[in-house]
Amino acid sequence: MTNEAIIQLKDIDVTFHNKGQTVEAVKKVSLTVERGDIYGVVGYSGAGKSTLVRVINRLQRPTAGSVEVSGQDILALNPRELRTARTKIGMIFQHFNLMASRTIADNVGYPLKGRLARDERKKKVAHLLDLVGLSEKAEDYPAQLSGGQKQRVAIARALANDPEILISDEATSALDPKTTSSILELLKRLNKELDLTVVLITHEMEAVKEICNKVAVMEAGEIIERGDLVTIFSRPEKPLTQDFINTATQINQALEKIFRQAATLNLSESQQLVQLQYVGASTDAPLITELYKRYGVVSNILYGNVEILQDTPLGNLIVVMSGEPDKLAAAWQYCQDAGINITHLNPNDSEVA
Ligand SMILES: Nc1ncnc2c1ncn2[C@@H]1O[C@H](COP(=O)(O)OP(=O)(O)OP(=O)(O)O)[C@@H](O)[C@H]1O
Repeated sequence: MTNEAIIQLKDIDVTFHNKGQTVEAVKKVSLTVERGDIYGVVGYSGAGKSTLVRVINRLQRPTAGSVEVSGQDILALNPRELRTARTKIGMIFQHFNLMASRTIADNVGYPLKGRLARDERKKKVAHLLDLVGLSEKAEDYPAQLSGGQKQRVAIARALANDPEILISDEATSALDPKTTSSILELLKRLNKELDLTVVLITHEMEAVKEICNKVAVMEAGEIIERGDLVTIFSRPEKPLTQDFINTATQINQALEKIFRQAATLNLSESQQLVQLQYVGASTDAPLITELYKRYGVVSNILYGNVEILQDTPLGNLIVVMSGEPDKLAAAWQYCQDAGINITHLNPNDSEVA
């Protein structure tokens, strides 16, 4: 993969003025997406994700800042140049936006009208439908398809002009988990096969976890944390990022149960409830053994989970560590020195649950 920047947003502000009210939807955001990235932008509703990505193809003109896409200054383009630039930036949305009265083939071929002769268009549509696995649905109408199939049609249509970039704005939010996975897998395949750069906006870190190589977390118009996926998942710095990750790795659900247990609510002074996060091949067993051998610290595992992110194992353990206070401190230091992210969990802290 090359490190060529394909999208460069610099110091973007987007401010809306509505009925005497001012909303700073995006505040001083800079973002670089490299060719071949699947870049996740995650945040809760209202964080400013949609507004930020709409700046990429100038569906939203920023109040301040600069936008460069594939080496072009998007803000300097005239309307004709902008139309051409936009054909290289496909978009898909939560509500597929298909034309109900046209067949699947006509929906997919619509962006090619006036660009390709009829025969060529037919060929191209057949190829696009094949790419998304819907060849046999060409003559059906949108109403005859499932949500997942409709999104595949929308993806095929977004690819009609051979874009370099695909922006996915909550494209899987209306789909069930299994269908979501199959759409995400399709995006990943298109990323590889077509060298398609993907910007994936979502409020679900699960989606990011499945296919993204990089992620930015947005809150109140700002990117509060960003980085490559494995680093962010193993060493999140902001509580919001940790919270998204804990939901994606099912740890929040586990914590809810753990926090209700009497044993964790009544820890003695020689006990600590901690979360350990670690990357790579190091497994839990040697660590636990090591803590006992070196410091006599006993670790009782309450929950364990290993995820494979970008071919890298990422472990998560919730344990009660027991030992003399100075030994616990030494064990804590040992974990940190070994590159393990160790966090103290407080059962009385309702925020985590
Ligand atoms: N055209 C507009 N006029 C006024 N305010 C707007 C406009 N578009 C967005 N906003 C406001 O900007 C803020 C960010 O909205 P945005 O849609 O970008 O967030 P989001 O993170 O994508 O959330 P969601 O997933 O709910 O769309 C919100 O407070 C929203 O109300």
